[in-house]
Amino acid sequence: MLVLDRVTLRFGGLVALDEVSFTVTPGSLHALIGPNGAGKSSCFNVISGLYRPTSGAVRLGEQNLLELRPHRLAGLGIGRAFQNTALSTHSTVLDNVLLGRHTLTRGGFIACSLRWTRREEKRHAARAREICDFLGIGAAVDQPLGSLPYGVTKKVDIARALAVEPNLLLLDEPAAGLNTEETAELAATIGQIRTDLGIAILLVEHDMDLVMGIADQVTVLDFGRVIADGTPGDVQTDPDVIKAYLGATT
Ligand SMILES: Nc1ncnc2c1ncn2[C@@H]1O[C@H](COP(=O)(O)OP(=O)(O)OP(=O)(O)O)[C@@H](O)[C@H]1O
Repeated sequence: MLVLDRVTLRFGGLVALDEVSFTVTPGSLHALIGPNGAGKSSCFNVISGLYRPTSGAVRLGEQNLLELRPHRLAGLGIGRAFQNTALSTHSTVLDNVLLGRHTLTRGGFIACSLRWTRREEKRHAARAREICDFLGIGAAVDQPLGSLPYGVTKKVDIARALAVEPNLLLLDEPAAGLNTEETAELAATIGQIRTDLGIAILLVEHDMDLVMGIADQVTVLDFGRVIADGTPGDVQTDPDVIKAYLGATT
């Protein structure tokens, strides 16, 4: 269970998050949505440990995440995929996914990238291939990442996050930059991760339509505050949500 408890984040005089509270229950697909500048990325960065909130708490089970350094999250069973993928374009898909495995086994790949035995290497590579197969990018595992379409690289980023064998997967606007067809495919894949792997997912997304078909629970932010929290059906008809989204497009 991931719990945000009255999280406030200020940048000078600007309040990016204002007493934000919500709970992601185990195994659920929880979407965090809101118009531009609502505070979604700020919230993702607080949970990932990149920003320290001004006040409030973030807990995973009994663990206070704010006491941990970001690279320790993998050890707690949290996988993260970022909006701007931090992947190596010269390396193959497999090598990129294996970086996630290194984080899992030794808490940081730089200190230990040479320390896997041959047998370990084989085992991790087999698991990385399995994850890629599951995400539908199995045919591309030996290709250099730079030669592949953007939609595939997005999935590689998710594969790398899954390679830490997480209980909770954090996805920051995974559909950003994808076309309609790629977005629909990605939405189906994300739904499948939740259903087939039983992993809880926090999906930070600008596009309301993407999350409505797949999310169990939706939290809506506007100007740093939670304006609605409920099932997709609930929030879709909420007058404050409609106003926030309409206001953003006019
Ligand atoms: N590092 C920062 N320094 C100062 N202000 C920031 C910083 N990061 C975000 N903000 C501000 O905090 C507010 C929330 O921004 P945030 O990026 O979290 O929103 P968002 O919902 O993710 O928006 P988008 O959908 O456009 O990515 C905005 O007013 C933004 O300008």
